[in-house]
Amino acid sequence: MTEVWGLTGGIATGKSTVSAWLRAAGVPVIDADQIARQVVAPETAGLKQVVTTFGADYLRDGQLDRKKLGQWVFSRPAELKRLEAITTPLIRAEISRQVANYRQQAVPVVVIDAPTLFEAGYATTLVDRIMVVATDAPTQKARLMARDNLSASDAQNRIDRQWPIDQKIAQADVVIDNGRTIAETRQQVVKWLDMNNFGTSNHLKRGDQ
Ligand SMILES: CC(C)(COP(=O)(O)OP(=O)(O)OC[C@H]1O[C@@H](n2cnc3c(N)ncnc32)[C@H](O)[C@@H]1O)[C@@H](O)C(=O)NCCC(=O)NCCS
Ligand SMILES: Nc1ncnc2c1ncn2[C@@H]1O[C@H](COP(=O)(O)OP(=O)(O)OP(=O)(O)O)[C@@H](O)[C@H]1O
Repeated sequence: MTEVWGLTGGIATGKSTVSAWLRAAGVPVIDADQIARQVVAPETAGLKQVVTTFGADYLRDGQLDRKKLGQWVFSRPAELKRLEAITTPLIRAEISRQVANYRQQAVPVVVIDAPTLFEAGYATTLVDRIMVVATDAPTQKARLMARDNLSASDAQNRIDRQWPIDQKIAQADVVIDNGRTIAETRQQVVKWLDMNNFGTSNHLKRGDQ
């Protein structure tokens, strides 16, 4: 029996930070952001649909100009919906395919790291349990602005495209508070691994990455 965990949170609350530790502990992680890139890679049907819908202006050397498309859709909810109508079914199909593979191998646990686990509806159909990585709102915004070099209003636009974190916390089986230091967050992840007998947490306890 494979237990499927969804790992989510808000943009820049620390999902990738946590999922890197899970991988290091030997837990398989399916990365929805990476799949979202694969489904619109050069010469895919996904990219063709995006270009048909948004125009060839969003292509650069045969690749999707993600920065430009992000600038367009994250400040326009209806445009983001048009993009998701193309990408969400493709992402869901690939996540499902990968989960089925892990089930076939009878791995005890697999984690789906997906920022839009709730918004895209994956939470209700694809996962057994949910982990939410959360921070307070000012910390989230500051980290997002610093990491992606965004203005306050661009950062807020991206935050506003997702469910409020409290709504996600209310539906979580486990909440990881990533509002303080990296070490404090890592301790919570180690505790979760140990409690569930998932993976090997010894190197995380020692503090190596
Ligand atoms: C608009 C796009 C091209 C911008 O690409 P870019 O490389 O700049 O950002 P990236 O994909 O790395 O996403 C960064 C973060 O934005 C947030 N985000 C991305 N897509 C969405 C979305 N549909 N709704 C809300 N937040 C989103 C997530 O927190 C994500 O981690 C890209 O985000 C995209 O194709 N989004 C639609 C696909 C999708 O829903 N992806 C989410 C994975 S499930
Ligand atoms: N506890 C922490 N203290 C300080 N900085 C942190 C902490 N946790 C994460 N960060 C930094 O905050 C930023 C956001 O973290 P991360 O990229 O893991 O978020 P994410 O939830 O995966 O984002 P996205 O939704 O865009 O995929 C990164 O620059 C990361 O290095």
